[in-house]
Amino acid sequence: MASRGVASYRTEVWSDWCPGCGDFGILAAMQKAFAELNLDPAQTVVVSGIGCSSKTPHFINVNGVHTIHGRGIAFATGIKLANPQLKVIVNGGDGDLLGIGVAHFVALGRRNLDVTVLIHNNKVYGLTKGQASPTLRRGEKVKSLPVPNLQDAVNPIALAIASGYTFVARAYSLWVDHLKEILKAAINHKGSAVIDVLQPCVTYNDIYTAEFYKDRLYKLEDDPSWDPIVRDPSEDEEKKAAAIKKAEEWGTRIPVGVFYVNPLKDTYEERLAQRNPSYSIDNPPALQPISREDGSPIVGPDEFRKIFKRFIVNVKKL
Ligand SMILES: Cc1ncc(C[n+]2csc(CCOP(=O)(O)OP(=O)(O)O)c2C)c(N)n1
Ligand code: SF4
Ligand SMILES: [Mg+2]
Repeated sequence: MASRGVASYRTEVWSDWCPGCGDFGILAAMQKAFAELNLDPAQTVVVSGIGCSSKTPHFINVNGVHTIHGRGIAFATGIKLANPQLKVIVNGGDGDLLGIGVAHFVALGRRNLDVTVLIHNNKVYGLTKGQASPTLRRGEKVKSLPVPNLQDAVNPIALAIASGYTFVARAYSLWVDHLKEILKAAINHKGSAVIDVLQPCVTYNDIYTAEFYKDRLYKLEDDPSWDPIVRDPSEDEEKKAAAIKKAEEWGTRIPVGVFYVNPLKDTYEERLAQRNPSYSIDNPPALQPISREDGSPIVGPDEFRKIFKRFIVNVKKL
């Protein structure tokens, strides 16, 4: 398919987010990052689950799949494995990715598949009218809750590092250019990348507002001694520990920026290609023909029977 060019990364006229929603900033950062990276829209796929945040694929002019609640990463995994040459980006809410979809979130990190995940972290279930999400802290009462939250919050940065993600960052949806730069680095990173994006929900979250974040956020990169990059495997444990400790800071000062990067680990698709000679990153399953020019299938019934027989023999050996 011919490239439609970067000019097509424009906001569609229609979007049904509430005026002032932090999702707009995330969308703007994606549009700018895709354009600056000169991504081919035909080779880029934005995948989402369900939630206000998960409407993002409708508003950006690349390939998009709006899937089901908590399953964006599962679809993205299939897409990336079918064609590792695609750039695959997942958008999801904190409820979607860290509640119902948390098993897929952990699985992606364990695999280190080359996919970028953006968590729209507004600390509520926005689409379903403001219930507590897994990132709302114990004792907090946003306006839809009749009583304060009884559960402890999950820390997305600590969970991502423990799961095996090799690029872990936090950003703020209203700092569009800062998020854009982190997103560009995450997309260029080879391996599973996650950005926890703090995002005001102006309709249902009356605690984590733009006013709340205004004087608290600071950038990790402003501290010259902060170095999140693993340059030798022997540094890995220490860098992970430092990142998790930093991610616990949440009070009058809240850090944003890159917490941890390990460029040394191989990806799942590389491991798969090494083990299975029929799986090739250069000639992946999605690009292989399934029929001949006359329309007949490449694998006809006789060949299929032979393959199936071989499969059964191998299964019996297990
Ligand atoms: C399987 C399933 N369970 C529950 C729902 C209802 N539901 C839709 S969106 C949502 C939560 C949305 O919150 P979040 O993922 O944080 O996204 P946000 O709307 O805040 O961006 C829920 C529970 C659903 N659509 N499907
Ligand atoms: S409900 Fe909240 S998260 Fe959803 S569009 Fe409105 S402001 Fe954004
Ligand atoms: Mg949410």
